[in-house]
Amino acid sequence: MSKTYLDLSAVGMRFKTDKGFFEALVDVNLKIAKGEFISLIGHSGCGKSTVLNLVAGLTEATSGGIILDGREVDGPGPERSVVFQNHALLPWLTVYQNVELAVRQVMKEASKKDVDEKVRYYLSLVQMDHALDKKPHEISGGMKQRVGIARALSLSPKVLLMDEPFGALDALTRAHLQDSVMEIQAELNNTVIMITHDVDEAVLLSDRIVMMTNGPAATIGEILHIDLPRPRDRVELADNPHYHHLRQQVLSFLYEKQSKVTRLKSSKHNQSSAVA
Ligand SMILES: Nc1ncnc2c1ncn2[C@@H]1O[C@H](COP(=O)(O)OP(=O)(O)OP(=O)(O)O)[C@@H](O)[C@H]1O
Repeated sequence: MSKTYLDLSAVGMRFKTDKGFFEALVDVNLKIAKGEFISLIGHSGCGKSTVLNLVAGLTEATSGGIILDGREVDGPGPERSVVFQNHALLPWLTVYQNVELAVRQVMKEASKKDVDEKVRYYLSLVQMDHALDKKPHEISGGMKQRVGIARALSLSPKVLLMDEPFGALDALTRAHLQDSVMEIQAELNNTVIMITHDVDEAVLLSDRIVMMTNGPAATIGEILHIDLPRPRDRVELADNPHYHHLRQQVLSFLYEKQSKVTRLKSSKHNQSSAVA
C-alpha cells in the first residue's frame, strides 16, 4: 500500500442538540494515499457531509483526529478546498475575477502576470477560458460548476473535497463534467474525496469507494477498490463485465446489507442509479 497522505484515525462526531447528544459518526478510520480519488457513498443522513466537513476543518471531531501530510487538521485552510453542489460563485464578479480572488489568496506576493497565467491555466483546464468576462448569471449551471472546480483547484489544494459536485446537473452535463474531472485528475493527480449518491459516478471516477453504514453512529462499512484501468471510457465500460460486477457490489451493500426504505433511480438503459 502506498504511503498514507491523509489519515482519519478513530474519528467520532457527536453533535449537541436540543434533545441531548446525537452520535453521528463513530470510529471512522481511513487512510488515503496521495493522488487517490475516493468516493463516499451511503444513505441520506449517514454522515458523508460530516466526514467532509471534518476533513475541511469546518467542524472539529469530538474524538480521534485527522492528519494531512504530517500535520493535524485543526481548522479550515486553502490546502483543503471544497466544491459544493451549488457553485458558490460571487455573483458580482466575472468568471475570471472569481478565480483570481482564489489565486491571490495563495499567491499573495505574486506579480499580476503570474496571477493572470494561473487564472487562465485553471480556467482552460475546465474549458471555461472562452467566458472570462461573463458574470455567473450569464452562464449555465454546468459552466458555473466548472468555474467552481477551477477556483478550488487554483488554490493548489492538498486535498480537493467535493460535496455532490454534479448533483444539480442534468445527465448530459453531468457526464461531460465527470469526463473533465477525470482528465484533470490525470493531469494534476490531485487527492480527492467526493460525496456522491450516484453509483455509476462513483465506479467511473474512483480508485476506492468508501461505503458508509446507516446512522446514527455511522461508520465505514466496506471499502471497494475500483481496479478498472485508466483512462476510463463510459461507453466501453457499459460492455465491461467487471464494471458491472463492481457496480453490483455497491448496490448490494446499499440495498441488501444497509437496506432501508430508499429511492432507486434507474435510467432507461440501467446506466445510472442514484441512492437517496
Ligand atoms: N450540526 C448538527 N447538529 C446536529 N446534528 C447534525 C448536525 N449536522 C449533521 N447532523 C446529523 O448528523 C447526521 C449526518 O448528517 P450528514 O449531513 O453528514 O449526512 P449525509 O450523509 O451527508 O446526508 P445527505 O446524503 O442527506 O446529505 C444526520 O442525522 C444529521 O441530522
